[in-house]
Amino acid sequence: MSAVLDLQGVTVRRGTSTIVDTIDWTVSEGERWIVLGPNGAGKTTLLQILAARSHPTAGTATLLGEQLGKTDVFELRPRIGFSSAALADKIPAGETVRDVVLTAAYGVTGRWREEYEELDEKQAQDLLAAFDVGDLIDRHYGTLSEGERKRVQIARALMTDPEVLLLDEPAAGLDLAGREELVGALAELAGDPASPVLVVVTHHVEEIPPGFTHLLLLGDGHVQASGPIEEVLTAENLSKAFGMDLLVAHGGGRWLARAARPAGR
Ligand SMILES: Nc1ncnc2c1ncn2[C@@H]1O[C@H](COP(=O)(O)OP(=O)(O)OP(=O)(O)O)[C@@H](O)[C@H]1O
Repeated sequence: MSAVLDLQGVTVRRGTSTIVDTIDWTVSEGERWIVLGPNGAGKTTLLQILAARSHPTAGTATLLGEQLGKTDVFELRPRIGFSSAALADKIPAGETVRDVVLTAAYGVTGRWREEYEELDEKQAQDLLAAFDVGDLIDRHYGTLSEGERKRVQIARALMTDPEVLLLDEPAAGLDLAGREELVGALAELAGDPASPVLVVVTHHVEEIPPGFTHLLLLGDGHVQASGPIEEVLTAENLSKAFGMDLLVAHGGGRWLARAARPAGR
């Protein structure tokens, strides 16, 4: 299988701190990856590189066959769907849901004077319907619930028909039902062979959708373990990454984790 994303010795330094340290990681066609790790592990920093939004301080990042630093990132970015809290914050509250999705075709947030094709309009409608928010198309983005916003953000990230879809903590801030609905939507996406390569960042094993195939466990800027989920997601690996004795359970395609010794016992 050919490499879609390939990092070799990728290191990111900010000031005197090394945030991401000599990461080697290859993502191949058809794979669905979870990046899991505690707060401050370097997950968002790593995703910024995969999204061609930031360059490594050292090492090489080759995205869709193009090496960062030797390619025009403005041509590369539309091939990579990306959704993160920082990007979502830039969406104007008064924008209609239709325009939130449509403007992705131009890589902008906030509609100005662009003319959109009928085909774009149809694509936006279909994507919103696929994420069960089709009936919200005329609403202002600012009036949506957090769960609805997350699904609109994913529809937006898919608008350019990307070859890779990167989602940074898509379930953050959702209630239990919202999380479960999102996990279901991502499971459907993962199960569709026509979907792009998927990379989803999370803190919680409960948010891993069925159908995801691989896991990169990040701790303190380092890869703690990486490979097929069933091999990597062990109590030993998770305990090491989170610095706490943890138990892991698996059933029905889902994962659970909890402290081996609850506090106070
Ligand atoms: N521009 C910067 N300058 C200095 N330190 C930074 C910078 N950006 C990130 N960091 C630090 O790098 C570390 C990793 O940050 P990052 O946001 O990548 O982690 P994360 O795993 O996504 O964390 P979280 O789960 O809390 O979102 C953190 O300690 C953060 O404070």
